[in-house]
Amino acid sequence: MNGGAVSFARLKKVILVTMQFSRLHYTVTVGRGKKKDTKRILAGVSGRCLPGQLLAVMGPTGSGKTSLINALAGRLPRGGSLEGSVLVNGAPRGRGFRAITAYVLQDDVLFSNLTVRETFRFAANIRLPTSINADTRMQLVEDVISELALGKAADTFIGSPWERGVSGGERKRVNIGVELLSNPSLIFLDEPTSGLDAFQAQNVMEALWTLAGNGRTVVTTIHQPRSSIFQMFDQLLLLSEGRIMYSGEAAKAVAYFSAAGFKCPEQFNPGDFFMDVTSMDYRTPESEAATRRRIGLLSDLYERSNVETEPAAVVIAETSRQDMETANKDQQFANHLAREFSLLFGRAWRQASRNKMLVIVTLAQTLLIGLVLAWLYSGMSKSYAGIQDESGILFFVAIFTAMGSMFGSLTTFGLERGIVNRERTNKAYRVLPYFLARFICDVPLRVGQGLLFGCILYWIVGLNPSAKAFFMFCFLVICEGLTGQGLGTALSAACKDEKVALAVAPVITTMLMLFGGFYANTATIPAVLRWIRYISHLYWAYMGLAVNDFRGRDGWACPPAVLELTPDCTISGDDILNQLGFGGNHIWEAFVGLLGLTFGFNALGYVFLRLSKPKFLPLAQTAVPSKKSA
Ligand SMILES: Nc1ncnc2c1ncn2[C@@H]1O[C@H](COP(=O)(O)OP(=O)(O)OP(=O)(O)O)[C@@H](O)[C@H]1O
Repeated sequence: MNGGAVSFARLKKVILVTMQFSRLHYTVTVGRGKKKDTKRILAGVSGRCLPGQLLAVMGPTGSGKTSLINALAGRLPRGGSLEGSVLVNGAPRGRGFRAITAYVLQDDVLFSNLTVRETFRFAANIRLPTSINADTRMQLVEDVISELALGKAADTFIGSPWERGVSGGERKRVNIGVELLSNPSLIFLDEPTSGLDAFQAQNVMEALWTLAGNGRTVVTTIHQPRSSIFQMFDQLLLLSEGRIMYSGEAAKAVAYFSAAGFKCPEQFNPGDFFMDVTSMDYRTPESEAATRRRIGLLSDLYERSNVETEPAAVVIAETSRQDMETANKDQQFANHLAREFSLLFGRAWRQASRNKMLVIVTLAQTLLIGLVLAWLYSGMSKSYAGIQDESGILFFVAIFTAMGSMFGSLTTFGLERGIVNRERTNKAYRVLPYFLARFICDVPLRVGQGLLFGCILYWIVGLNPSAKAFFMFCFLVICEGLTGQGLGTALSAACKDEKVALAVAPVITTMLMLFGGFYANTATIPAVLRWIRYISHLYWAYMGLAVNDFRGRDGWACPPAVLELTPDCTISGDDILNQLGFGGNHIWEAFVGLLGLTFGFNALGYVFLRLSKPKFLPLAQTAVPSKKSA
């Protein structure tokens, strides 16, 4: 790895960030009813991270590392209480904090159908301001690829649990690279080396160390670093049971423990030693009590010895304060709306058009259902029973289209939600361009589905034999597909859990089906409930399909009993429409209804998505203790 090769120097200089945190207390409520209890996760944690330095947060599993890094990044989930003080360049975190921060989770989600290079290019384009020219951005992408040793995988798809893509380690490095491409001043990483082999772990940490060397502030949790990695740490914060065991210069940690009576053997990895000393041993009641005493002792010792991390002890350059104030006032998004749309559309199109499985499944099910219907109804006659068959098939077409499009949208949107929420939290783009891009990308699939369905079914079954009626049929199916897609998106955006959305969807469709005009004639529905049909796309689609099919046609046989008396008796298409309750309707009404609902459902989805922006636990900022009081 060629340390320092990333051409960030070409970009705007980073802000020198000093982060001081003091007496952070984080508690959550656990259990229910009488078993409800308060769990303390962070117990008065203090420390600091300085520009150009790498702070490692270490500790045994469950010691509170992730909670601490989330608290510092302002990303603790709601439902708990966080108190203490967090200062960035001497002031509480402001509006610009997220824009200058990168936050890399252990398992971030990525778009599966994009290659590594495409993923990086999107990140560079959406996060960097337009003042940085395209060549510089692309050079930056190539630098990040080489710096994170991703050259071999650069053109490999990210992949998903169903489609093999990059390896777990490569994926982790892609996550880091995506965040680096925003040219952050402050970087938080949660276990960036977990799941990597020793060589790759070393590479990743070297890259972070280099970034810190370039003036950035890097905070990372790490489980058990090897010696060569431990030596890269400037600052070390050692946690156990949410309490500080040590906080200060990493190079002084061994001497500190030694003075406390815990001597690290020669040639022993300090990282391993600290884990041994600070881990709880739950194997027997005796070992648990002994380790608890030791942790209590180390915690008390730290409390008594520490004054260094109190905020008053850190001097912050005036320029850094001003830079942060400017960042807090800066505009929040790197690109204007039109460019956001174009970038998001490019990504959505790649993701959708390469999702062969979705395209194949959608078209295959359309083909299958179309063929089965064509086979079943190919002998449809103009007998009295044929009226039932013909209106039945039209309603079935409406149901199938509504269901297929809604469930398709539910699943794809559910998968993207995590990525979109993360990107929105990072202030990468606004919701509207994302929403529009996604909607437009779905249109070709709906058009393809509508045309395929029409071509297979229409002529074999023998619906209204005019070319105009055929195209109207396809167009109605396409419009209904778009409405169903909108409903699926709205449901998915409204329900945080995909499983809840999948459970609610059939109930809503069944309700809308009941008011679709086939099972219950519009005229027989109680007046107070009749309005519901107007929000049923099945109603509009069925009405449109029926008017398109029956209007102006003639020659259906009357009921057998009537035929016995008057053998020439026939029923006209308009009589059938009257019977169905659509006598006074026109096709244009169906189009207006469907397009209105498409807009309405999508507008609802947009609002739900905007409202579902992840909300984090606020910090109850306590007064910063002065040096005297410490
Ligand atoms: N919201 C929560 N509700 C209940 N318990 C929680 C919550 N968040 C964290 N905890 C608990 O707090 C403790 C610290 O969790 P945290 O994830 O911060 O530890 P960690 O040191 O990062 O662990 P690991 O190394 O295993 O990732 C754990 O026991 C965890 O189960």
